[in-house]
Amino acid sequence: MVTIQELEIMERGLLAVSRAKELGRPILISEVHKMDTINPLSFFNIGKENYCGERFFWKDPTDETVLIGLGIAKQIQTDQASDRFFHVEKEWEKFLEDCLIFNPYTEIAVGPVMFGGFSFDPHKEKTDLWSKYTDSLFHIPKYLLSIIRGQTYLTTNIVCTPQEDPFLFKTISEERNQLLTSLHDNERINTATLLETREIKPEQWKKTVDGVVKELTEGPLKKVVLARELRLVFDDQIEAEAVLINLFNQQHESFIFAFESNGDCFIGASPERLVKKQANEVYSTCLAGSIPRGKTEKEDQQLGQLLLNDQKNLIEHGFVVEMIKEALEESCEEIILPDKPQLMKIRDIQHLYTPVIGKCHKDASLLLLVERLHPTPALGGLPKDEAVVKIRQVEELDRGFYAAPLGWVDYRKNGEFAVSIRSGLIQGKEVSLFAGCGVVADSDPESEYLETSLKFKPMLRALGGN
Ligand SMILES: C=C(O[C@H]1C=CC=C(C(=O)O)[C@@H]1O)C(=O)O
Ligand SMILES: [Mg+2]
Repeated sequence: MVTIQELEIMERGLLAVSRAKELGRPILISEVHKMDTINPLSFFNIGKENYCGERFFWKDPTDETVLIGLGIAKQIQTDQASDRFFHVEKEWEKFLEDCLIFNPYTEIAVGPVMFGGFSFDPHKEKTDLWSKYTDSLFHIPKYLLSIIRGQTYLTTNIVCTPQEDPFLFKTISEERNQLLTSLHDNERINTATLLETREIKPEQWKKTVDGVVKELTEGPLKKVVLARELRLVFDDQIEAEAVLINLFNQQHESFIFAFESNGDCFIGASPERLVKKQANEVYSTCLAGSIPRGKTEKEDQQLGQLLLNDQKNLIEHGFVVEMIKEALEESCEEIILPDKPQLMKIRDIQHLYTPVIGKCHKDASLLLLVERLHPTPALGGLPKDEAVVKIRQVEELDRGFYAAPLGWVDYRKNGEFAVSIRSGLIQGKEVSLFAGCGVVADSDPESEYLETSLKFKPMLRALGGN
């Protein structure tokens, strides 16, 4: 097991204290070490003792970027609704000002990285459900494990005040080595048993869908995504680690994420990228239109063909393509996308899928892209603002972070956000699951209801309730 030299961090620490004194304010010191292979789930698990409630986990579908954060060196948060993307960006830039970064590597997502996200709609009336999350919430972790294309890096972030006792750096060095030496293979984690599944007002939800369908035929609204909730009660505390391991093993084609805040844990396996930026390249995904997987290979192919030729689903998908293309054209000089959707097949469902690639300036703001894209008509509707207002009015659910941008940004302006669907909020012995569907003029409430039931499946299975 690799341990990290104490001397290095002590010397760097002294440098940081003197810089903080000079500037008369706290500064960030961040150092990166290359490590032997570390199991990402084990790293998340060892944080349980000291950093429970202050962890995050992220894996993209290609396994190129796996990030685990333990502890909070700095939190960026706001309940301010207007300009929240800009506000977070400014706070992040301010935090990075005059920082000391010891990072000899050029890889993305190592060194200072913030992880977090935004609520779906900051103007929606709040309920208790999401009381542990503010409308914009990002953590810069104390320890960040980054596994980038199979190479492992450990970043240590410390906020150093002018009065800092240099002894702190010795303590951190000891704690870090302690963390690394206590890594072991995943031990058995207790899984709680599902006692009760409560569907939240399904009949009323169908009536709401019906009402919206009627409005869509009259215009100007073209599409509205409506979501609903399933509340599950277990016999014991639900361990985020156990759910995470299951999602990791069961949903390989998806983004796997967990984001703890104040004792709750928002967790899921989303197939949908909102936007990724790497240097001057931008990637987004149009994902909308759904059909079940077949029981046999033949049936699966038939269902796929049905979806590819189904007018209702093609229209539902087309609105997303139209909007994402427009939003990216504002920021990119060049965008490329196929003229027909393909199929994305994941464990329980298949979707219509159109990937979009663009070129932007390498210093363009990822959060500005997020602002322009959120919510796409796969989560909100079309036209965007009118659809969000409609959802605010008619939807019973407090979406919180569901269907919203969740992801990371590094100090070199790279980053990626997924749309946090196929997700749930763990609260002690209970979990809320969320699922929505694109309602268009041709929608049938019963079919949309069944489609949302299908979208609960990945989380239900991971919780042992399937
Ligand atoms: C809103 C969700 O899915 C979206 C993404 C893919 C397909 C969708 C659909 O066909 O309705 C939804 O727009 C959800 O899973 O909660
Ligand atoms: Mg749909």
